[in-house]
Amino acid sequence: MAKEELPGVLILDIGGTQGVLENLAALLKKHFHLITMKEFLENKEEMSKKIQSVFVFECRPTIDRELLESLPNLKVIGNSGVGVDHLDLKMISSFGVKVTNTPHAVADPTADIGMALMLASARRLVEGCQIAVSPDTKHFAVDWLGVEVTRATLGIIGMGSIGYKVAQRARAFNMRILYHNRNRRRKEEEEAVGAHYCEKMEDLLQQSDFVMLIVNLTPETHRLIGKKELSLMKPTATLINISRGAVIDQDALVEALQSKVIRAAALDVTYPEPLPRDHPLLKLNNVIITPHIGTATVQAIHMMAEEAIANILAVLNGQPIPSEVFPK
Ligand SMILES: O=CC(=O)O
Repeated sequence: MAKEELPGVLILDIGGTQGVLENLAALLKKHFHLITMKEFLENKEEMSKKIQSVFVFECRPTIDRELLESLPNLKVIGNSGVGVDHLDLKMISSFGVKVTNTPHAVADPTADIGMALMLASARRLVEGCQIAVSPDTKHFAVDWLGVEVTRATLGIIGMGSIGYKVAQRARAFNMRILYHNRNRRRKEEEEAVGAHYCEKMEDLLQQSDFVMLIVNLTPETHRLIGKKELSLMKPTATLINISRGAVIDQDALVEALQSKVIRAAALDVTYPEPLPRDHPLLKLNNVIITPHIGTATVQAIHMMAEEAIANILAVLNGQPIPSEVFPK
């Protein structure tokens, strides 16, 4: 089919390296007439009519009312990534536009990052790397001992598909697994990974050596972990966040880490991202921070794009939509 006859997809400016952009663009071009933001802005009148869908890469760009008003034929926003807290779902829905996400593609790589952060923080990997590259200092490993993940208790807050993948991995480390979730998992699912349900989050916080946050960011989970919750954790415990920064009260976390209310934190997400260079979290040696890389793998980028494309095509073809997200 000629490019002009394919449904138009607007790809927002996603930054990144040219190679990634080219790969994504090649995938999208198989199904769509791809219109970049630059092309759209240069020829708004003609392009705006063609655009039936917008492809959003992860949570970088947001979609505002002005953009929606300029796209009269828009039917769907295909978010590549699972979290949609950067999108105003109610406002988008008021334009009759659907939103979709990619829960399947993100689950394994994000669970891997959760495990990587837990292990790295437990064994003080970042400090170890820094010591290894500063050969003029004398260091003895006994001066900076880590803690073991094996047989420790892991508390998972948010047992969706990523949480469940974390539990599967943690089982291989003989971890005792607790979880807290809005809805309890089926008995067979709990048994398959040996996970115990904690109806009260407080119980999980008190018992866990590692607490991992894997909830969506919603008004209910905003600042879910604050001073009170941190004070319930063991002084030897580590907090890992692979959900969204705003799930934690960051000021309370800084205080808890400075005064050793908890042992350490390992964060793939913060607010803002990135943190300003003078942020107190960057000055603490009991924190490791990665720059929101839960899905930053060659495979995940590709799979997320394919999942997003399948969602968009389903909307445009009037077929059942694999992963639609609804405003609350
Ligand atoms: O943060 C990543 C995602 O929401 O998929």
